[in-house]
Amino acid sequence: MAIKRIKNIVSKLLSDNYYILKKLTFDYQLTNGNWVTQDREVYDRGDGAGILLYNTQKKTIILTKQFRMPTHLNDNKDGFLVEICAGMLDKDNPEDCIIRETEEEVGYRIKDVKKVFEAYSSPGVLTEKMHFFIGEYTDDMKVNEGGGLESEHEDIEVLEMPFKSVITMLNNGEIQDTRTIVLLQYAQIHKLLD
Ligand SMILES: Nc1nc2c(ncn2[C@@H]2O[C@H](COP(=O)(O)OP(=O)(O)O[C@H]3O[C@H](CO)[C@@H](O)[C@H](O)[C@@H]3O)[C@@H](O)[C@H]2O)c(=O)[nH]1
Ligand SMILES: [Mg+2]
Repeated sequence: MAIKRIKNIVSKLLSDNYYILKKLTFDYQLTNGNWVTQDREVYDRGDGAGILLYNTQKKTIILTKQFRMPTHLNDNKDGFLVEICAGMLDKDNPEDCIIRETEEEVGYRIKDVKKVFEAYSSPGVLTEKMHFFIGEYTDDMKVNEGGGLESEHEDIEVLEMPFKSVITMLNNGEIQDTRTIVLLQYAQIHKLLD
């Protein structure tokens, strides 16, 4: 059995304004055997799901472009980011979530998705685990223009682009969202659009 290296965990709520920010104070045993007390702030917004939507006939993929305030505060001048279609689980299972988000954000009603991996988004600060999918789309699956939920003031531009052009953007450093980079590289490694 693994030896427990944390004890005396105390959780203090710092904010529950929209999502939940806590400060965790706990005793941690260092590798050298000594115990120290550590503080870590942890932000809990639930888990998420994202998908790379690809069309094997047209050799295109669908991405989104939207304003992301945190990036605007850190180097991204206009604040707009090109990303995969993604959303928060909102109590759905990951598969239902990503099928719902695909219809809301980019306007395609897809049925078959394939889970390729799950991973922690930012393990030093977020509890969030992200569920990654790929899914094929065709033109006849289009049911609306996408754009996101008006009730939440989502304002999502839908980009359908040749896979090759997106890879050029990736190589030029124009794709700056980790989840998007990971799935584009998955598509390259597994030759989804060769
Ligand atoms: N009022 C308010 N609304 C918020 C806040 N944060 C988010 N929202 C609303 O909640 C919506 C969340 O939309 P989703 O599509 O479900 O999530 P997402 O923002 O695209 O999140 C995806 O990407 C994130 C990474 O940037 C992931 O963290 C997340 O898991 C998911 O994959 C936003 O459009 C916005 O309307 C907030 O602090 N206040
Ligand atoms: Mg989203």
